[in-house]
Amino acid sequence: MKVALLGGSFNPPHVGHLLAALYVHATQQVDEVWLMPAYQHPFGKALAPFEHRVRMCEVMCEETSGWLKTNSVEKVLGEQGGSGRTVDTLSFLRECNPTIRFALIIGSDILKDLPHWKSFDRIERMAQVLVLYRAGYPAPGTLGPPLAEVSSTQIRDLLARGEEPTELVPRGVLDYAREMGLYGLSPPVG
Ligand SMILES: Nc1ncnc2c1ncn2[C@@H]1O[C@H](COP(=O)(O)OP(=O)(O)OP(=O)(O)O)[C@@H](O)[C@H]1O
Ligand SMILES: O=C(O)c1ccc[n+]([C@@H]2O[C@H](COP(=O)([O-])O)[C@@H](O)[C@H]2O)c1
Repeated sequence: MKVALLGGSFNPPHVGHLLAALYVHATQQVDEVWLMPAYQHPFGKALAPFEHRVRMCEVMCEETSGWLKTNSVEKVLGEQGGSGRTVDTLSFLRECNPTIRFALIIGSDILKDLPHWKSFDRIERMAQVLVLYRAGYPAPGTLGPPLAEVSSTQIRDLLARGEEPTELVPRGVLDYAREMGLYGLSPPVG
């Protein structure tokens, strides 16, 4: 079995993540895609509570026939003192799942950060790295057409202005965020 990992903040998950996962599942030799929410971001990005981001990812996975899954491994490693580095997550996943071959999905916006990642060369030895063309971030060697121009930052900004990004976030995810009062949303009354 081959699994493509899509690590991220997912703060919140959006249609760009969903389309990225779908694109890889539809065009690459990949049986499953696993969303891997960061427990602590290696670069210290502020994040909504882990359990809420996991739940929103799980809700987004319900949009598929079962090939998209959410994996909480970064919490396990974070609680053992890990710093959320992908090379450590990947090594651990390979140890726990010796029969699975892993690929790693990243959007082309990440390319500029790779020199600051821990041991990216080791990641490349352990997994096929699939760099998707994120709209607005053209780069040589990316896979496929530009994907959705949407980001979690844009969604948080819209929500902060009182606008509901119904076209950018799966319906179930937005409902969950509203119910939990995340990102300044008001829970339904009654
Ligand atoms: N619209 C998109 N198209 C292609 N790849 C994407 C898209 N949105 C996110 N990704 C990729 O998904 C992974 C996780 O992204 P992340 O959860 O940080 O979302 P984000 O929208 O970039 O968040 P933020 O705006 O908070 O930085 C990264 O590899 C990122 O490049
Ligand atoms: O391994 C690293 O050094 C490293 C540094 C920065 C980010 N990452 C991972 O890259 C993924 C996407 O991060 P981001 O910033 O787009 O949310 C997420 O899984 C992070 O844990 C990994």
